[in-house]
Amino acid sequence: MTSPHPPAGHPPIPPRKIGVLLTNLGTPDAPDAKSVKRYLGEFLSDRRVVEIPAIAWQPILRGIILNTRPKKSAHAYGLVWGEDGSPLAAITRRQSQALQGAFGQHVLVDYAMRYGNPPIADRLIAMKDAGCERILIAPLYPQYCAATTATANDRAFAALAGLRWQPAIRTLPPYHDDPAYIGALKDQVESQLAALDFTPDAIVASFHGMPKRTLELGDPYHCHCQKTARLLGEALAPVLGGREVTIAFQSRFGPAKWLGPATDETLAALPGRGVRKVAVIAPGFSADCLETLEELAIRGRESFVAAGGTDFAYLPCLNDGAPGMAMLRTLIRRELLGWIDQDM
Ligand SMILES: C=CC1=C(C)c2cc3[nH]c(cc4nc(cc5[nH]c(cc1n2)c(C)c5CCC(=O)O)C(CCC(=O)O)=C4C)c(C)c3C=C
Ligand SMILES: [Fe+2]
Ligand SMILES: [Fe+2]
Repeated sequence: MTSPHPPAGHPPIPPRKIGVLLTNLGTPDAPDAKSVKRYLGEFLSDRRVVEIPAIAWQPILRGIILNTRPKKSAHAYGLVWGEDGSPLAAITRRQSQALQGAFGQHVLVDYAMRYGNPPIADRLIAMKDAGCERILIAPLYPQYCAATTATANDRAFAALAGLRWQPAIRTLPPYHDDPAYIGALKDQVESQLAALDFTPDAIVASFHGMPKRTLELGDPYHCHCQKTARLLGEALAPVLGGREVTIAFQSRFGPAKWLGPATDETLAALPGRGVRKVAVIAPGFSADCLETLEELAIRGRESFVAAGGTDFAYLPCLNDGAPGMAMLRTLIRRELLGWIDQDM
């Protein structure tokens, strides 16, 4: 006679599942100075983000930055905050919801943030508790950077350190040159350009900046951004007809030298070079956020127009639109091979 499974007194066994955890940067819970202070305190204390010894950096952060920046940043967040909250959080949530169901009922999709809510540790443990024995962690950064990809993965692995029974883990590699990503950007930018009521003289591809020192230390981020911009320029060549995709780096922070050219300086210089109509894209951001909606679409426009530009368009990120979601399905399906059937 066989014994009942599980035997009496055994902890409950949930059905076996596969998890996909999308991770992104994170955002304040509300567009007020207190919430922004809490968020920036966590974000800017990350040694992967600010690579200055804590003994030197923390007094500057706690004594100066967290007493001045939150009020200014909260105002900026207020300009882009939607009915469903911070754009970054709302869009990442929608991406996760749209993916749920794409890989069959045994695949659970969720999302988490490196800073703020929902925390990576909570969602990862929740996935394990729901029966996920295999989990794909998918940092939604096309270009690898230690300050983004690595710190998100670090946080996930730190959470696993506390588990007796760990799930098997895979992580999504950077996809800066993946044909699925370049193709999605091409399709989206082509249709965005076709919908404009002017023809831009130039396309500026703005990526988040990093301290120049990180390139010298071996971070591939700068090279990944350059390759994305080159491949996208080549893919768009038939519609651009000789006009180039110009690369620039935004969001400089602090006094150190950052990757250049700077987006704000590029936009202010273009009209002087005869470029009066511009379209700006942000291919490194998988979701629109403060850095795109306020820094590019509002302040970028102001700099360009103040310098004599006549027409400015900010073209939104892939977000949860059809090309971006098709790309995410392709990338994730590939990483799940061997865990799910190929035809799922
Ligand atoms: C040393 C400071 C910073 C580094 C390095 C950095 C790298 C980096 N950031 C992103 C993506 C995003 N950053 C966002 C906001 C943001 N970034 C910094 C500073 C650094 N970023 C600050 C202080 C802020 C907060 C806003 C402000 O006060 O200016 C966001 C938007 C978040 C949101 O809530 O909408 C994103 C996304 C990348 C990709 C990156 C390195 C490659
Ligand atoms: Fe940033
Ligand atoms: Fe910014």
